[in-house]
Amino acid sequence: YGQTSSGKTYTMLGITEHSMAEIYAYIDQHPDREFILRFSAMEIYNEAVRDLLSSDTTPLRLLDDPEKGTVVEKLTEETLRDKGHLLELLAVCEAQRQIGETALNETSSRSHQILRLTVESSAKQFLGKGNSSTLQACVNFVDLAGSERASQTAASGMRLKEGSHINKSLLTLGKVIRQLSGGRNGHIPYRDSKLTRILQSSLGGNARTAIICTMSPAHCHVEQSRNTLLFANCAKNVVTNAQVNVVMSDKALVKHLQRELTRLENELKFPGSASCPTHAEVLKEKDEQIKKLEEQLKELMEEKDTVQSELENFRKVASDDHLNCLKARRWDAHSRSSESLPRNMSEDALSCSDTYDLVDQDLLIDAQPGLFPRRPSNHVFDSIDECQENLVAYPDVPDVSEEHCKEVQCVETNGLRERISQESFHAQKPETPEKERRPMTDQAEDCTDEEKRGESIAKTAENAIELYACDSDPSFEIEKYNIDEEPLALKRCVVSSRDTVLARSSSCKASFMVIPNSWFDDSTSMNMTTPPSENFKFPPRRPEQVRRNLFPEKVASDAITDNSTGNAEEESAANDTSRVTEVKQQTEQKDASQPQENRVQAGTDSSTSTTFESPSRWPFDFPKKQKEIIELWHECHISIVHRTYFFLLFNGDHTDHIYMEVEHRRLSFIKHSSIADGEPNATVASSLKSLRNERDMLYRQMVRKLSGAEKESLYSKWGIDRSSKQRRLQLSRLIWTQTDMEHVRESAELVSKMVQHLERGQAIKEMFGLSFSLNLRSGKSFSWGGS
Ligand SMILES: Nc1ncnc2c1ncn2[C@@H]1O[C@H](COP(=O)(O)OP(=O)(O)OP(=O)(O)O)[C@@H](O)[C@H]1O
Repeated sequence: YGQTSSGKTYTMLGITEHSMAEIYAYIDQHPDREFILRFSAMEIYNEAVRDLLSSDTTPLRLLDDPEKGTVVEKLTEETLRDKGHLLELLAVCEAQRQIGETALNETSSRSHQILRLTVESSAKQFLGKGNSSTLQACVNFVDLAGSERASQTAASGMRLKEGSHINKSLLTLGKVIRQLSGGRNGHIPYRDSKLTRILQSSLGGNARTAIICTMSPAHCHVEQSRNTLLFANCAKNVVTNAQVNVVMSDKALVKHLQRELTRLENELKFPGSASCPTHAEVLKEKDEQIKKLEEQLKELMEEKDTVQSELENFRKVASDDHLNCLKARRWDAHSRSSESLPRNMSEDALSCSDTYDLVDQDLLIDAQPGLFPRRPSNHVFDSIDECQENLVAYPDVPDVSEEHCKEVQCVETNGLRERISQESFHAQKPETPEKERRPMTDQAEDCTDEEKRGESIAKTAENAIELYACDSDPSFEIEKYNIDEEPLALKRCVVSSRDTVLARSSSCKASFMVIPNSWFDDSTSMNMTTPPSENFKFPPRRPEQVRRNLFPEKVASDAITDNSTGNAEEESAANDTSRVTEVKQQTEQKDASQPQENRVQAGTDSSTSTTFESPSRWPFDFPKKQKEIIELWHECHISIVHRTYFFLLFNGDHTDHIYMEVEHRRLSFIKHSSIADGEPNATVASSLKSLRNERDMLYRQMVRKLSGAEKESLYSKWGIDRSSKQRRLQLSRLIWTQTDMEHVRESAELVSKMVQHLERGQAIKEMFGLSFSLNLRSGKSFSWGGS
């Protein structure tokens, strides 16, 4: 390898001749072996392979032989007779080779020349006996064309084309050598040139390879010399794997194959024979392991069955125990309440375990539909009869809207509590006068009938009112049996209401449960949402004034009954509950006599109009009702945060009617309860204290929530002298102290700035314990008693 005119041809001629001489010298030294020498010669000129021993210049094809590698098709191979024969052939090759004159070399080789000498040797003693083996090798003497620069060789035309091919093939050779020197990783581009393809086995296969690099000492060729040295440096790193090639004779090969066949047949015939003892041992060991594993598996399966059966027994026992426990609790609660209701009923009703029982009972009903036919969740359970009704199979009730289900679902817990208490009353008092029980049974029947008629907005509203009445009614229930226990009874009532709120919060996932009243002393507050039970003095029964407000017609009727029986209180208490039933009955009669579309307008003409305002009148009634509520807030010292909530949320929509009716009733109830004895009781004091705390909270909030300018503006608006001391405190003491609408509006606005959570929306309305999604169609009115 080297640049043009650096002496490659001159060198290779000498190498070839000397090698041949050495080979022949070796042959002469080994008379015991028979040598056969075959000679072939080719050149690669312009990427075409030519046979140098043939006058035919037709390019030869390269074939891929699986055993021999790349083979030049139809290449003449001469068997050398002697050394002189070789010299003749070398002369022929030299004459055939493409030589051209360039500026650098008069006899420049324009092709790559490969002289191949194949040597086969066999031991003479085995020749002709059929079992001889032959050693075979070949040696390639390669004289490369020299790399050249056109500028230096002044090549043009044919010479330039030759030089281009020469450089291209040398470049590929350089790539192959570089790749091989890198450890044979990746693709080696042997096939990119004829030269590398023919010399593939010599460069990276079963061969020993020597490369002679030639360089010109001329200073002008320093760059070429440098490239030659780089090539040589790479070539030094190429590692080949030379092996002795033994060629067996056919007879020797057959004999060898017969021996191998006999051995394999023996192995097949005697697999357990001594020829492969290790296999037998391994198989035996594996069999033992399989046997052990099968035994272990069997044991494990037995254990699993045992544990499973135990688990099932345990579950069964636990399930039975759970049922028994629930039943026991339920009946225990009944008996306890029945036995001790006059003294301790409310304590039990208030206990956490009671709630737990109820929850469990709900679960039990869910799990045992056959035992406790569950009523659809779209109804409010709030009376004794509904509990009884629940114990018989329900008829199919058409589903009421899902919204209603959500609304009422939470209230059911409260209803269940009521039912249990009521059941115990009946169990304890079988002699309860028929006139006290009868209306409630009627009510249950009415409810069932109404359910059968399906969804009804007015029904929902009515239930809401009933619910409220239920929350208020325990006083009357208690006084029928033990008038001395009213405080506890009210506690029960109050907690029922609170539970309702909690349950709703849980189901509706509302975030407003940090209601303002709980910010202060919850345990001493008498405020509407969570009034304390312990400090709440409660009158023996619902005040007559409240009843009059709620049911004026009935009160008038009761007055007549009072004169006749002399037992006005008991009668009116029973009639309080039956009043709703009467309204229903009246409504049903009206409903039956009117077409459906007329029913929608029935509220104006019904007796219910005395209790429930028609939505059509609501815009006119709202201000009056609002005013009354504001005055009641003031009189009852209701939480100013609650007032703010309520005032801002309920602003006259027809759906607000229910809330305002409930609020009005509650306030009336609280007002008359607190002064029932003719003078304010301790609860009033606690409410006032709670209000003071609330004002202190607002006083503190003003620092955080109001800027200096806002405060100054407020001082002037509220008539507080800017130079006076404790202006903030003065302002907090003025809020919600008047009942005129302007004052109320400004108070609500100011408090809403101080207090978070004042977001308008349906969810916040639920904090009042009732939320009815009246899915009214636009343009249609409805009647409270219409359904
Ligand atoms: N060692 C040497 N002693 C004397 N003369 C030499 C020697 N090497 C080369 N020459 C002469 O140099 C000239 C070029 O040599 P040669 O043709 O071998 O170069 P080359 O590398 O084969 O060139 P090209 O690549 O162009 O074929 C020839 O005339 C040759 O006789």
